[in-house]
Amino acid sequence: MRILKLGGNEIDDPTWLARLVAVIQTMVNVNDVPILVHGGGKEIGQLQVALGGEPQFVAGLRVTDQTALKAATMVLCGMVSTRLVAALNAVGVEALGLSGVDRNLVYATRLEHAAGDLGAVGKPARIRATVLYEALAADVVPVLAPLCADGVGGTLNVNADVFAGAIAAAVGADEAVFISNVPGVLVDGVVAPRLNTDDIQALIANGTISGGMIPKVESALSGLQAGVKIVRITNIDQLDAGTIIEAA
Ligand SMILES: Nc1ncnc2c1ncn2[C@@H]1O[C@H](COP(=O)(O)OP(=O)(O)O)[C@@H](O)[C@H]1O
Ligand SMILES: CC(=O)N[C@@H](CCC(=O)OP(=O)(O)O)C(=O)O
Repeated sequence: MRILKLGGNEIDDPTWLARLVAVIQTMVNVNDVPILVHGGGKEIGQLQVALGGEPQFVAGLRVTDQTALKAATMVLCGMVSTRLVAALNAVGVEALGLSGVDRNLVYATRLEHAAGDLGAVGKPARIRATVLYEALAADVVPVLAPLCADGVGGTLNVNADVFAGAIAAAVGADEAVFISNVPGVLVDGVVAPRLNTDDIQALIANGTISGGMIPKVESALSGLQAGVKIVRITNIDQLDAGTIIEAA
């Protein structure tokens, strides 16, 4: 089983989307039905600004006030999910858009961050993998938005990398591929072919890995610790290359 995490920087680019759809179609044709998890950070930021808010991040996580939560919900569960599902269905790949809220797929708790209060930011606490197995058994591609239920009727904004790592762990995925707008983790301007836990800690500490790359490498490591066999960070053009993350 394979999880593909789709970053939000290029998800509004028709050329990128066409490439993605071709990749998914090829997989489905050989009965290798992936689970897709998408972000949407760029478009959330744009909507947040249009609604009068101001995007703010701590270690790659969006500080989520009520305006940010509204923007995240509209972009993730509405615009991006619908765009992906429509593009896949149009080529005969049956896709089903779900967020963590649907069927209680992912219940999250509020994230307590060392840097302080991030607002309505969640971390996945319980995942109903059976909801995903049912879709896969019917050859339906789950298209997952990382908005989650808080268990008491509200919602929490979960970073899409964190969500993808948790889903990969919960379904016992063989492989998780983080598809971003960079060809891998860059160190001195060059893609690092392999990075382990110690490398990653050092690269975060010296600022080489920053911003949105932080939750990506941290989620990659937690996925590996939970049993995911291969984790890769790459872009849509070099799906078999990029940076392989190793636990040890
Ligand atoms: N060492 C690094 N190598 C590559 N990208 C990095 C690195 N450190 C920070 N980044 C930034 O992380 C971004 C990817 O994270 P993010 O914008 O959250 O993407 P996504 O939407 O794919 O999750 C890159 O576009 C780049 O600006
Ligand atoms: C808490 C948090 O950071 N949530 C993210 C969810 C979307 C996301 O992660 O999108 P990308 O994959 O494009 O970065 C956000 O609001 O931007």
